[in-house]
Amino acid sequence: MSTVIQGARPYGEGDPVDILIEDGVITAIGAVDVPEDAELIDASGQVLLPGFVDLHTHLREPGREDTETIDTGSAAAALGGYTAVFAMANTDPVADNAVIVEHVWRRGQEAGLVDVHPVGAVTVGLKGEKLAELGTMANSQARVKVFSDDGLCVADPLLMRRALEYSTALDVVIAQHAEEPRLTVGAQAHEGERAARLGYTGWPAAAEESIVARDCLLALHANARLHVCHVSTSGTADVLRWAKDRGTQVSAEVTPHHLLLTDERLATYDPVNKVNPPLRTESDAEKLRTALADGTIDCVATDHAPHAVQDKDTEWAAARPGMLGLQTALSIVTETMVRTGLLDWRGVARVMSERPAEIGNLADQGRPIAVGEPANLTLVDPDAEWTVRGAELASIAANTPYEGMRLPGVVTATLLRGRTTARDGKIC
Ligand SMILES: NC(=O)N[C@@H](CC(=O)O)C(=O)O
Ligand SMILES: [Zn+2]
Ligand SMILES: [Zn+2]
Repeated sequence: MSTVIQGARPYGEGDPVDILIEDGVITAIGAVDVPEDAELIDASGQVLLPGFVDLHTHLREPGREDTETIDTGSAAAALGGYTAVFAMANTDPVADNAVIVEHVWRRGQEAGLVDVHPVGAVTVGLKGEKLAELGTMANSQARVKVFSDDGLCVADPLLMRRALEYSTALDVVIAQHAEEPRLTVGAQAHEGERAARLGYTGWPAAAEESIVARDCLLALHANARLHVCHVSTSGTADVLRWAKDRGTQVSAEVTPHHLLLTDERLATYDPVNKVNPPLRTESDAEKLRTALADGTIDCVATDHAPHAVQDKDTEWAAARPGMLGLQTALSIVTETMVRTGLLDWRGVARVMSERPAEIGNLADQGRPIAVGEPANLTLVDPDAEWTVRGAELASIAANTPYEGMRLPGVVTATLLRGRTTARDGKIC
């Protein structure tokens, strides 16, 4: 089985080249002799990138298959340019044991569109009381490499410390949803002028920053790896800089929505804009962009969070937090980071593929586009634009905050180990 990508520019650099892929591996780059039976992909004017890796996806299977399944979420991922995703543990039942994580891993392989790496829960049932069996999940067939109670914070400092200590022996990473629960009781929106005017209980920046600071210190003393989920405030970026300068093994992600959207959206009263952590201010979004560009924040993660209509299209206080992200991530990054000159395409490869693959410890993802490397690849048309329609996305749920927006950057093809999984907006 062979494929030739014709006339693409790897990382958007240099002259267009042809890329020959045989048996899942890149075997030639340059002027390529096209094998007779090869699948041809015309890529003139397009940028070739390593396949994207999402450290933070909610696929809702098991438990809420009415909003997303591993099949539909995998399709959304492939269409969004992803070749690997990490599926969060806050399912029903919770992914806090080997049976569930092996099930999720196997279902992902059966779907065959993207590698679905289950995230294991840090605590039993996400209850924050007792550590889950991290070692059993790490050594299971699912080879769990990331643990998180995402949706909830591991708020107990002793439990968090123990989890970090165990993680060093297993060579895994603890990903924290940083939210001091006592500071966010009843919180509905970013604590500030806009929430105050609408009478929403505020979610203060310090609820995130205090946990990130605490966890950085715990990780430093335990010599453990910490990953901070969905960084949303300018102050968190400052804490991360401080911790990294002191040698803390901390990495962090920012979501596309926190790069683009702000609490100005509250004025719409539309709960499609409700998310945890909440949309912050313009100056927060601006700081997150520069922090992503300078490496203080390592990568982009979608926090793709599908929700049913009845859970989302209701009054603000009753609506669940979260928004779709897999199929719009590249476009939002193009809009906020590439069009603004903050990142070139090499930088996009770093924040959407290479760094997340390193953090998630995936040996075959985020690799250089070079002969002998696995063909996990994404083709992007940097000049094309598209209009987002929630109903047309591959997810079962349709809760996109970008409805009707015209966005730059179109994923034209995704290849997983040499096999085309998505092409021209369709699953293969
Ligand atoms: N981000 C959200 O607002 N919601 C996530 C949970 C989470 O990421 O904290 C969800 O599972 O729906
Ligand atoms: Zn979270
Ligand atoms: Zn999440």
